[in-house]
Amino acid sequence: MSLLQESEASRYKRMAAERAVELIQSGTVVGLGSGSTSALVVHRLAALLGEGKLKDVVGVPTSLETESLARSLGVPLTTLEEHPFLALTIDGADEVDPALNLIKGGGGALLREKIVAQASQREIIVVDESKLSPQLGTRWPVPVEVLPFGWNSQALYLEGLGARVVRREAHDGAPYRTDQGNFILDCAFGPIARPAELAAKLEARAGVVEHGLFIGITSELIIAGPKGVEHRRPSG
Ligand SMILES: O=C(CO)[C@H](O)[C@H](O)COP(=O)(O)O
Repeated sequence: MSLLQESEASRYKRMAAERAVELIQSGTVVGLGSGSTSALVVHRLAALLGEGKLKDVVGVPTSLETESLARSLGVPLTTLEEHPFLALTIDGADEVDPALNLIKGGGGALLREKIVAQASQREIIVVDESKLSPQLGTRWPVPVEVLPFGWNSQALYLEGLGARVVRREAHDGAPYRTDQGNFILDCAFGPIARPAELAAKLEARAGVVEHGLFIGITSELIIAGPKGVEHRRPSG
């Protein structure tokens, strides 16, 4: 990807993020996603709170990184324990299929992201158009969060399901650890014909804590690209 393309992708992410923040109302508790697009959401929310255009908005962060960003920008935070039901969450995604099913977890925050999404009445996903895909798994592996205990048994199980499995590494070459202290196994299945069936197989395995297939969770998708911003809902 050239520098020019990179800056275009960032611009589209910003456009999608800004449109999504328009859906936030004063006096609400909002789930704050993780990743670079969600960071733009947090920046925009902080700006609107600072300008007094939004008031009394409190966020539930989906990762320690988002928590730290929100704190640094002065966005008030709460917890899911205190607010177990959220009207709205805004989050990014790595891959989006035509039914608005997702692969998430590129940033490793899939477990908290899914917990917060399932506690939200509306899960708004914000992406640049490069995330659209004809079939999940075409462009991105499925991140699977596993307990470190016996992790290699889970890797073999996942290979048995047809995946090429890579344990994610941190910058220093040590195993990457999630906010819960678990490992991530990035599982390249190739195009996934029946993602719900695969999700069920992943959920059936002890030691698998969570996976990055978000099936039937998206309420609304906001996509930005060269033609502008589009707002989609799942059909049917
Ligand atoms: O699922 C995620 C983190 O776990 C992110 O939402 C996903 O990786 C998209 O990230 P970005 O907005 O940086 O492209």
